[in-house]
Amino acid sequence: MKLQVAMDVLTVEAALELAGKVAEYVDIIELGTPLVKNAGLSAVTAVKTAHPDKIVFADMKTMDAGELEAEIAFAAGADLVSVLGSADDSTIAGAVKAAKAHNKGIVVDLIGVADKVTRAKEARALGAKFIEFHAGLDEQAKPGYNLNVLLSAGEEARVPFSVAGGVNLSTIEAVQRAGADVAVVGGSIYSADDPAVAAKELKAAII
Ligand SMILES: O=C(CO)[C@H](O)[C@H](O)COP(=O)(O)O
Repeated sequence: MKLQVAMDVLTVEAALELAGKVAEYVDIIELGTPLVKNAGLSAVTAVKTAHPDKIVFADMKTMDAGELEAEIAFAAGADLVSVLGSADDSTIAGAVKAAKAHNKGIVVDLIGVADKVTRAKEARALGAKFIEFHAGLDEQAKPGYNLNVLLSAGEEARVPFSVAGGVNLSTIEAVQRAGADVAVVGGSIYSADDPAVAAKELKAAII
């Protein structure tokens, strides 16, 4: 299982600083949606230039204009770009077309999708490289939030998948047991007292 750090910071400087601390322990470096919105796609270029050996994920969360939005992110240096599972099939297909042109990949993010198992299979058939079973920051803050719901859905869908939703040191083993290909970790790394130590411990917990 790969480890993906989600950098939900707001500036290129903060992203480069965080990536510099954790890169040796992670496989995928994600530029979070707030970062891409605040700093623009030049942030993707800066991180890919600093870490050319890492898989760089632009969390575009594209909802429309799939081919165009994926194209500009790949052109900026992204290796993976996210499209929302709630988007129209044509949006996902357009993004996949751009990915194929660049020999890169699209990740379909199931945030907010009610029937995640069905949509995961559909998105995979449309050409997504893998599917992100995701509960966003707002959903995580709601009472009763339970990561296990995501893990069960991921297991059931039988597609290549990642899991994002407050994954931490105490849950990463369960993510792996569920068969995830990628564990996505944001807050548990970037909010840690020492992000490098947090990333190192998470990596060590992966068998
Ligand atoms: O995409 C996101 C929010 O929409 C986050 O980056 C993702 O949820 C991972 O962060 P955390 O581990 O803090 O949940």
